[in-house]
Amino acid sequence: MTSTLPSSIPSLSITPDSAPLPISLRIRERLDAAGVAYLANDNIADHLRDGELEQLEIEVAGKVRELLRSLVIDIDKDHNTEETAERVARMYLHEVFKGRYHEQPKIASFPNVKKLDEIYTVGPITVRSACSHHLVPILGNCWIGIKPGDRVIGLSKFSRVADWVFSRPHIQEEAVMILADEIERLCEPQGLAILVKAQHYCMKWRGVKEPQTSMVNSVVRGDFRIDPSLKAEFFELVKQQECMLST
Ligand SMILES: Nc1nc2c(ncn2[C@@H]2O[C@H](COP(=O)(O)OP(=O)(O)OP(=O)(O)O)[C@@H](O)[C@H]2O)c(=O)[nH]1
Repeated sequence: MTSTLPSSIPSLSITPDSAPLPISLRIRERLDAAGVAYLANDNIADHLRDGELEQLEIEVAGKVRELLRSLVIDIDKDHNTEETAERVARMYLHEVFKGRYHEQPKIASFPNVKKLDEIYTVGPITVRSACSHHLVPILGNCWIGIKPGDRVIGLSKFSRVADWVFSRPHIQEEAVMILADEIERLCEPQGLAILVKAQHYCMKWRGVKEPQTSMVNSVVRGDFRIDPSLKAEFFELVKQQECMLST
C-alpha cells in the first residue's frame, strides 16, 4: 500500500503561548464534550473532520518511532526498520483497525418483495481482528443466518460489514454482538444468528502458547431465539457448509 501521508501537514491551531495540541487530544476532547464513547471497538468516523486522519497518521507514526527507540532498536541505522513507524501507523489506521476510523461501507438494502421467510446462511466469512489486550491477531470464520424481514441486503455485504466490524481491537464476545447490531440495523431481519470460530494469537504466539485452541461463540436474535428448531437448522446448515470445505 502506498503512503497516505500528505506531502504537507494541514495547519494546526497554534496559540501564541502554547504548543499545538496533538490531533489525538483534540479529537478525544471533542468526543468527551459530545459524550461519545471511544472504546477500542467503537467507530469514531462520524467525529473526524477533513484532514484529521492524515494528521493522526503522522502523530501515530511519531509515537511508534519512539516505541521502537524505547525498545532499543537503532531505527536510524537499521535499514529494515527505516520506515516501520510509518507502515505501522498506516496499518493501524487504514487496514487492521480501519473499522474504528473509516465509515461503514455503503450497503444498499432492497425490499423483500416475495416475502421470503425461510432462513438462509452465509459462510464461512473470514474475519480478522486483534485482541484488545495484546493487540495481536484474531483470525477465524463467521457464519450468518438470516430469516428475512421486509428488507434484504446483498450476500457480499455480509462480508463487507463483518470485515468493517472486526477490523478493530476486540474481545470475541463483543465483536459478535456488535456485528449482530449492525446487521439488524441494516436489514431488520425477523431472525438473526451469528457463529464465530476464531484462533487468538495471544494464546498461540505468546502466553500459554496453545497452538490448536480456538474460541467458538454465537449470538441468536429474534425468531432464532424463540424457536429452537430454527436455531438447530442454522447450526445444521453451518455444518453442511463446513463439510463443503473439505470436499
Ligand atoms: N474472553 C476473552 N478473552 C480473551 C479474548 N482475547 C484474548 N483473551 C484473553 O484475555 C486475557 C488477557 O488478560 P490478562 O490475563 O490480564 O493477560 P496476561 O496476563 O497477558 O495473560 P496470559 O495470556 O495468560 O499471559 C488473556 O488470557 C487472553 O487469552 C477474547 O476475545 N475473549
